[in-house]
Amino acid sequence: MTSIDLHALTKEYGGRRAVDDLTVTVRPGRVTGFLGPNGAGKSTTMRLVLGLDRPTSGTATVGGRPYAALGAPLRHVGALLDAHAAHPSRTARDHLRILALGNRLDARRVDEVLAETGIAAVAHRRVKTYSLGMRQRLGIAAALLGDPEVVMLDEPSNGLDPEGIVWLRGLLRRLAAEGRTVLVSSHLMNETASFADHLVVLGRGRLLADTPMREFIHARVRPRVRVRTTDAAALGGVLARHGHEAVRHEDGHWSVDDARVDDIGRALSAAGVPVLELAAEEGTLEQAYLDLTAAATEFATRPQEV
Ligand SMILES: Nc1ncnc2c1ncn2[C@@H]1O[C@H](COP(=O)(O)OP(=O)(O)OP(=O)(O)O)[C@@H](O)[C@H]1O
Repeated sequence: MTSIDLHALTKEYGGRRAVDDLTVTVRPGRVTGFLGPNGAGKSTTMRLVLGLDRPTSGTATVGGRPYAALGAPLRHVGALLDAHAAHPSRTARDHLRILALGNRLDARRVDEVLAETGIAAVAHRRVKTYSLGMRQRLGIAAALLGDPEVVMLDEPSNGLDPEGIVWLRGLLRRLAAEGRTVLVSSHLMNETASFADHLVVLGRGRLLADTPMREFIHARVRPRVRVRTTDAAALGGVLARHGHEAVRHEDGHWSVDDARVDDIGRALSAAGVPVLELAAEEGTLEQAYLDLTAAATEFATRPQEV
């Protein structure tokens, strides 16, 4: 099993640190979501893993070896960094054939990955006629060509339609279930929450979090109960008597912070308050993420000082 290991990884561009002393292990068998505000250093980190850039200091290795030292690297690491990497006047099939030939990969893989990424029917078309979503699928096909143990995708859902996003989610889950190491950067929180088991979050090149996704959310978002009733006065009274601070919303539902459905349900039932709806509101990844990265956002809009 192959991990990606970053150790004290640092990259400076003109004295500015794009990646700053990053130590992380990305493990096999799960999908790791790679998050961070614009300019946080996600793409640079991926480029360093692929040996496309040299670290200023520290190391990035795959299965204990630097990318450059891997024999037949596409068999070990498949990556999508840029959906526009394929030559525009080549057909998708030719693009993959040339990659397979140049990397001594089995030519049969070309048709397999075309089928797997849903572009077999358009594989004879030149890449310049492709939509962004089709280019993303082709980039993913190229990443999978060598049947690699490690898959790194930079913003793969860019340009995918809803059906494509569902397909991508299934693909990522399957790759992880097969025991591969899957690292996926994204700006879309709902998306990331739907496929990632684990999160690595960067802010200004530094590691802000390296935790299972559930823990990431639970540690940052307070539990909240949502409730609706036909008797607002009775509900407000019961909640107040039990020491809960409740907020009534315009559409008539109430939310109770720091509460559990079991407690609220029992209290309302004991008092005979009619309940139309009672639910635990799950904290979202977006809430937790914004809370964590607020201080580390490079391009945040700040209120103007007056
Ligand atoms: N080749 C380069 N030369 C100079 N600066 C660079 C270079 N590549 C990246 N940077 C800088 O390094 C920082 C990190 O950029 P990077 O693209 O890795 O961030 P990112 O997290 O991938 O951002 P985004 O979410 O916007 O894609 C940015 O400040 C960027 O301007």
